Amino acid sequence: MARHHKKRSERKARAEKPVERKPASSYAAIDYNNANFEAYYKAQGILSEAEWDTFMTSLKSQLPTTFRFTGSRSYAKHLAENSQRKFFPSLQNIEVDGVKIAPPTQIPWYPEGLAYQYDASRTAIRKSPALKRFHQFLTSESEIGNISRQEAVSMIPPLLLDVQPHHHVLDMCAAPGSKTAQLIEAVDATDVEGQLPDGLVVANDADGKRAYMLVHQTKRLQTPCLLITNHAAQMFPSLHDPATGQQLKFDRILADVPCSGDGTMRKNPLIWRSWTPNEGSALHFLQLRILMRAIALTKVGGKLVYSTCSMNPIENEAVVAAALKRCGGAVRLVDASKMLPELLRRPGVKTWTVPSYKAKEATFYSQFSEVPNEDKARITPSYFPPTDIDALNIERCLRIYPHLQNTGGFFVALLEKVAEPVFAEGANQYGELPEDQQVRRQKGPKGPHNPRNRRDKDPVVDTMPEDEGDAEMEEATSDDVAAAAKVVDQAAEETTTQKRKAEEDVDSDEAAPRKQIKLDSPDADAAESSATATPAEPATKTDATDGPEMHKNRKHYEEPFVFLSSADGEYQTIKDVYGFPDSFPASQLVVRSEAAAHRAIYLCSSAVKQMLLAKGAYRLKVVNTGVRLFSRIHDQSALATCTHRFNDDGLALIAPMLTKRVIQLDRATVTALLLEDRPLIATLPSEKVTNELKALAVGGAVAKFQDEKDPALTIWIPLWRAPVSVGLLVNKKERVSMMHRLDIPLPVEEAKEAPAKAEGEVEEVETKVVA
Ligand SMILES: C[S@@+](CC[C@H](N)C(=O)[O-])C[C@H]1O[C@@H](n2cnc3c(N)ncnc32)[C@H](O)[C@@H]1O
Repeated sequence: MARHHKKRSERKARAEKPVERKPASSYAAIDYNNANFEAYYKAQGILSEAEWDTFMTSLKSQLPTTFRFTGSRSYAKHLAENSQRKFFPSLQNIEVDGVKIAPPTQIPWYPEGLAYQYDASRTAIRKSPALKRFHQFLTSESEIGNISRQEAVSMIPPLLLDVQPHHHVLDMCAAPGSKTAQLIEAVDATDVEGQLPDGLVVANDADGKRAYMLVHQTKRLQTPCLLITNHAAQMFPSLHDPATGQQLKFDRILADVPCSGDGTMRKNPLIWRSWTPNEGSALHFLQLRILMRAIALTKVGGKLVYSTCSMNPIENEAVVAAALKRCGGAVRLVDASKMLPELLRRPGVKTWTVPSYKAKEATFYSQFSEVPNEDKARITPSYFPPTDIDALNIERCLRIYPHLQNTGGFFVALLEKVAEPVFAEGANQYGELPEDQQVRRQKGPKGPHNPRNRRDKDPVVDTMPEDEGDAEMEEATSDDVAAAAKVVDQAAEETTTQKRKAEEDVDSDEAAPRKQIKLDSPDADAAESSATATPAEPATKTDATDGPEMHKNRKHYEEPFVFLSSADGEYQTIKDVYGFPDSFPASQLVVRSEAAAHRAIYLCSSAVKQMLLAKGAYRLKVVNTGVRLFSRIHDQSALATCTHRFNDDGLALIAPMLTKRVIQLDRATVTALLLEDRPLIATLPSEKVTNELKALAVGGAVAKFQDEKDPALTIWIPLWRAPVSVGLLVNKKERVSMMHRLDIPLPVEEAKEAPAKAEGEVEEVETKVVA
């Protein structure tokens, strides 16, 4: 027993000990040479001889830190101005060990000057108090979602998609979610108090763990428009409107596909050691299937982006060209030359060669007829530039190279769907003819050149000199490369007959494209809906028809999502106690269990609701949706008032509609509540607030603070009115952020460096009942 205790205490001590970082020198210790890489890209002619050396030097240098201000437009601007005023003056003339550290500079092409770049090593941050303070500010604001630390190039795809608040958007390969966050911000951009956002962002990822990571990453954005799913993107299910039978398609789709990631070498330097041309080649087939599925799910007139963080034409132009060819004019590349004009880019390439899979042999094929039989199992005609490539406007693709603007490498293609594609006779749902299909398991060569063999044995470890806190916000890291390797397996598996059959079953209504087009025709809609239509009005719990479609698949994930009836007893109490208007869309409230007592109540947008109640929704593997509005109260003394209190997550959305239990705070009182955990009601600086609180029954309430000098600065905070004291129901990070915003000096202990949190570790909201 004693031994057991000792072990436990040792474990505890170990857990409390700060995680030791790899020394900064580990970045320098990497060998930044890979003869295969240089030979391959020189052979592809992606850059002129004249700029080759500059390109290579840049690729071997450390990537600067980049971040952007997030949230609704006025809020983001407010925070950006506040930070510039507070921090930037102290960052102007910093010198560490004789090296000048430049202050943060705006990323020139990012709209409204809301994105920045700065280049300070970890040593510099450690040694300079001003840099350290700024870095702490970045970390804490990132954790609560006011700032996103994101690679500059990763910000490009959502910007090109031009997402509007009414759009329905699908992010097919979304984890860890940096681009999803931008898409949510664009959809949830309604900056009008009391107006609920109505759009949809479906964030999907094939990797279950990474899909759950999306929940954590997006929680800070507090949106009712998000639905997180877990599907292989190439098999994302088709859903139909139960009333009309029409397929639900998306206005915008992002296919930021798994890739070899060689554009991220500055951030993930171990790729220098592992890179082979096979990695990109092995992913082409899957990438093309994902893009073809994206096209199928886009509305006519809608747009989609195909992007990778790779520079390899086989993962990029070859995929786009093959998709364009299969769609025969129904999809076109958009001329993005006038978009983000200050972004330096190079056009898509029109020629490339395809490497043999044979290890150690630098054999390149320039056309499919040269491919020997043993490589035909893995190399299909789509790997090669089509003979009529000039007709495809491939130059409209954007290639971003590290040396152009001190970024990572990236590839983006903006596409528009102008009609439903009609595939060639005999093609499958991806537009593949038999010769386009890989014919057997991709075993690849023996040895470490093959990512299938290397996976897990040689995991790419992120040794970048970044904070642990940063790692979770960074996209496409080593995990992505590992995930990509995993996907090679998946791509290989898909070639088996059984898997192919499964794919066709998933979308039996789209097994043949001609059939799909028929289904989309008005006649087919009528036939389909008359046969299978279910009531358009959402199922509600008390109606006892709570979304049969969305429950068939419930074994997959969370507890079932059940839409509340407006007659629900608990909702009626909440409505009366807090004074909700009759116009409040109670039918968009959802709970996660069929029990009569709701632990938490969430709000989702009408578009999310439409997806969840669509015909075929039982196929959706839903990981998460909605924003939490109310949490159940456990304090007996408060239960007489109401069963639920407000949650901070979704409060700002609905607070402007409330007519009861809202307390307007002045600056002195909000300061007192932020500085002191639970002051006595009788000791608050404002007599008016004291009297209003005394008049309230014990329980949840809402505090509103509007700055007289700056009316754009309105803060809503959930409040707990206890018998004699009062407290804010927010966690420490949010409290500190509010103090930053309101220019309230932090108490000494708050200002001390907080240890970076491990991934997934979220601070619990303080819900202690106060005496
Ligand atoms: C390049 S990362 C995406 C980065 C992400 N868009 C972002 O901005 O944070 C590729 C992602 O694709 C996922 N993935 C791999 N194969 C997939 C597939 N067949 N379908 C959907 N997602 C897949 C991986 O788990 C990985 O999270």
